[in-house]
Amino acid sequence: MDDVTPGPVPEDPAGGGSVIAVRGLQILDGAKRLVGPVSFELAAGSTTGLCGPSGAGKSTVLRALVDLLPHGLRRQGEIDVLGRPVRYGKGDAALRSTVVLVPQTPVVFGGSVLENALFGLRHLMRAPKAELRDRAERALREAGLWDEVATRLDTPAQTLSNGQRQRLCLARALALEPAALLLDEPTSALDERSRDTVEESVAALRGNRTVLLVSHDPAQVERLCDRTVRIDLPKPSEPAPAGV
Ligand SMILES: Nc1ncnc2c1ncn2[C@@H]1O[C@H](COP(=O)(O)OP(=O)(O)OP(=O)(O)O)[C@@H](O)[C@H]1O
Repeated sequence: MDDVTPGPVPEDPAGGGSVIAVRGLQILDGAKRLVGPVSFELAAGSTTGLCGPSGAGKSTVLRALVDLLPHGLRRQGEIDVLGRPVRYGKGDAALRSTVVLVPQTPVVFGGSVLENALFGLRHLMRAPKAELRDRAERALREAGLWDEVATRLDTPAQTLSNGQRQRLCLARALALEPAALLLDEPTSALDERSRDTVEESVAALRGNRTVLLVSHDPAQVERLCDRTVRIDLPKPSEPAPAGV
């Protein structure tokens, strides 16, 4: 596993396409720098661990990538997705299904397992009705949940265990066929057994999906990731960035 410290975006050694390139990303609260600067690149099909001390900004970086920064915070720096600069804050609808965040706490809606798996497809992509069921099944299989829910697709998703809910959220994201999947501490709220099943699902994505995984657990990053990007707390002595 390679360690990558923040700095200039490195060349992709495999020569494959870059799915996300982040250059000099900083998150600011007024003149105060909360996060960064951080630079990294996600090569197609890679699984990258995003690590660093509590408060360094791992979750905020993920939220910045999907244009969901908390109100009042702003970004500086450049982010390219699939080779083109993202126009953040401009309601880039395509971004919602291209880079997809699975939050730390699974968000399960009131409907059935199937409705939950289909939520993004229905609302973000308006996929043709005839395709929906097949795409949901594919995604549930890819998330490692199909065998457990195949006979209960119409039952309320709220009846699933925590580990199953996390994999359902993974399936909902995978159904969109995203270019990049951002996973924020996907196992932090789970017991050991559920953690193992979620880890198996994430491990199965390796090589097929481009994944950025935030984790506190170095052993988990070692198990699941090809490389690591580390971010550190901004130094208090650093001058405020230019332009603020
Ligand atoms: N809405 C907000 N307003 C002001 N500051 C915020 C806001 N959200 C996050 N921050 C600050 O941004 C910094 C990064 O927070 P973030 O939650 O991204 O860190 P983290 O590395 O994910 O931490 P942890 O590992 O504890 O989850 C912290 O200093 C946090 O207090």
